[in-house]
Formats: sequence, structure tokens, C-alpha cells
Amino acid sequence: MWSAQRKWDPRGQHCYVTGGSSGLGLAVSVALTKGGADVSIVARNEERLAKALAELEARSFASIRPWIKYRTSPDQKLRTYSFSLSEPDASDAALEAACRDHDGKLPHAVFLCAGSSTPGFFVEQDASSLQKGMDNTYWVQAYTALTYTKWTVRDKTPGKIVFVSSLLGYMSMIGYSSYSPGKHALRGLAETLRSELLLYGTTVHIMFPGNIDSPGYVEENRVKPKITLEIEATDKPKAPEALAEGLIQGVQRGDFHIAPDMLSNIFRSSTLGATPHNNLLLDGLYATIGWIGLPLWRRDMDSTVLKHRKEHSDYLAAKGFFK
Ligand SMILES: NC(=O)C1=CN([C@@H]2O[C@H](COP(=O)(O)OP(=O)(O)OC[C@H]3O[C@@H](n4cnc5c(N)ncnc54)[C@H](OP(=O)(O)O)[C@@H]3O)[C@@H](O)[C@H]2O)C=CC1
Ligand SMILES: CCCCCCCCCCCCCCCC(=O)[C@@H](N)CO
Repeated sequence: MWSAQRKWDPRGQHCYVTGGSSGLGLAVSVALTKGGADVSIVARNEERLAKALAELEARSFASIRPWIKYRTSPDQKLRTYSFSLSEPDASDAALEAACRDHDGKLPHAVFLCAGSSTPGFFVEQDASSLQKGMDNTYWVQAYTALTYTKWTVRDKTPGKIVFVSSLLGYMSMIGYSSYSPGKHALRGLAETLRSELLLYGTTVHIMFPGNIDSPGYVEENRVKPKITLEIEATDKPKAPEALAEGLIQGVQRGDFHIAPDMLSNIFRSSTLGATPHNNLLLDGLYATIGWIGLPLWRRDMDSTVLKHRKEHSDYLAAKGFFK
């Protein structure tokens, strides 16, 4: 048969979604619930977790089965767990709690959507804010991946790990010194694991989305430098639901690097290295667009930054930076 591998089907699978109480993670949780999966959501804030669960359990009077909106069966287990995933012990405890509710069995797949961004100028950072940056990009996903890998190997069950990086895991620019490094680090981790976890039959994916129209995006924009906002304006935020669909389709196609839109594909194809292609022909096309377009874009961005010198200096002076 030509269609050698069957498409991944969430039905009946236990999916563990970190950051599932908001934005992309919530949209992924909804999509997986619609797909018939058991969904375990992990995040910190209990109120938001409760709201997310209410959303998953929402009823719709428009559907043929008027009491159910997303569920495909009354047997689906939809659960939430409050843990801080930037701590190693709490990450283990969260996974353990979700296993406990599934007869001790590990999730079939982990969707690592948790993360956050606090943009700002590098000169305004300190050791603690840079470390927090790594906590909220890299460690918040890496600890779970580590424990999940150990436990699946121990149980001799193959797993599935899906990381969420960002366009800022392919490139970077002014304002992202506390965020972009951790998102690049996730790429390095995913690349290592794609290779190493072949030993155990565990599959690894990583997505690189641009701006997401999420509560987290609203939050980060409150502190985002004006110049960063200006440069980013090209990348209109996308609906979490559309990106969640792109994420799940990418997993189903077996893409290692999941690029949910044109920009993501351009950056992906321009920085492939030894990363597997998604589509040899199209990747060549995207790389060509990038080869021409990216240097022009970067030159334009550099001149925008340079034009901002005076305003930036005034800003630092007003903050008392020079005294
Ligand atoms: N927003 C954007 O423009 C972009 C975002 N991304 C990435 O996509 C992912 C989703 O972003 P977005 O949809 O904006 O998400 P939101 O900021 O809307 O939600 C983030 C989720 O992660 C949880 N979370 C954050 N930190 C922790 C932690 N330490 N422990 C446990 N849970 C945590 C939050 O819950 P709680 O706070 O209650 O713990 C919440 O459920 C993130 O990894 C983000 O970096 C990538 C590209 C663009
Ligand atoms: C032909 C080539 C054209 C290139 C145009 C490139 C435009 C890029 C815009 C930058 C978008 C930054 C997204 C940040 C997402 C993110 O992770 C943050 N929201 C988190 O803080």
C-alpha cells in the first residue's frame, strides 16, 4: 500500500496539554476533545483551568445532540491539573496526577503549549529576568519532555511529544532577549530528541507559530517596546483555533517542524540545516522566497532600529538609566 502509515487519530488517546487553559493550548484541547481524545490540561491558575474545563464541557443547543458541543462520547475523560511547570518536581507531579486518573497509564501524546513572553530591551534585563525567560520558554516544556521520556521508556511504550516554539525560535530581533533564546533552545532539544527517541519509537514534533491572538499576546503587548510592535506589525495575530488545527494536521502529516503559515514556512525552509523537509519541492520554493525576501526584510528592520536611536536614548534618559 502507498499510504504506509495510518494518520494519527486522537480518538481514544490520552492527550496531555500543558498551557491548555488559554490561547493556543485551549484551542488544541478543544480540537482534541472534538477528535474524541481524553484531555488532561495542566496550567497554574485554577480559575482559568475551571473556565477551560467548562469550555470543553460546553453544551450546544444547535447540535443534533443538544447536550453536547465538543465531546464525542460520555466516556471521554476531561481533566485539569494545577501545577507550575517551570519547576521540575511540580512537572513530575503533574504528569503523575494525570497518569493516576488513567489507571497509571501514561498519556499517548503530550502537547507542550505552556510558555510566556515578557519583551523588553536587553539593557533593562537582569540575571533574574533572563533566567525567568528561560524558565517560561525552555524549562516549562523541557522538564515535562524529560520525565515523559523516562517514564515511557521505562514502561516500554512509545510516546509522542509536541513542542511549541515560535517564529522567534528561527530568528530574532530587538526586544526578545529573554524569550527567543529559550525558543531556539527548544529547537535544539527537539532536534536531539527526534534522533534519540527513534530508539524507542517515540515521535517528536515542534511548531513555530507567529503571533497568536491569545490572552498571552494581549499581556505581552502591554510591555512590548514600541519599536518591536512596529516591526512585528507585518505579522497579524492568528486565531488560536486555526493554529491548533494546523498543529494537529502537522502531527497527522508527520511533519517534524510544523509550520502553520507562509511566514513560518519561509523561515523554516531557510534554516533547515539537517532538519527533514516537509515537502522537497515546496520547501525549495519557500527557501527561494526567503533567500530573496529575508535579507531585504532584515535590512529594512535594521534601518527602522537605527531610526529609533534618538527616541531610545530619550527613553533611557527618562528612565534615569544614564545617571
Ligand atoms: N502569543 C503569541 O503571539 C505566541 C505564542 N507562542 C507560544 O505559544 C504558546 C501558547 O501561547 P499563547 O496561546 O499566547 O498562550 P497564553 O499566554 O494565552 O497561555 C499560556 C498558557 O500556559 C500556561 N502557563 C504559562 N506558564 C506556565 C507555567 N510556568 N506552568 C504551567 N503553566 C503555564 C498558562 O496558564 P497559567 O498562567 O495559569 O499557568 C496558560 O494556560 C506559548 O508557548 C508561547 O510562547 C509562540 C508564538 C507566538
Ligand atoms: C519574505 C520575508 C518576509 C519576512 C517578514 C517577516 C515579518 C516577521 C514579523 C515578526 C513576527 C514575530 C512573531 C513573534 C511571535 C512570538 O513568539 C511573540 N508574540 C511572543 O512574544
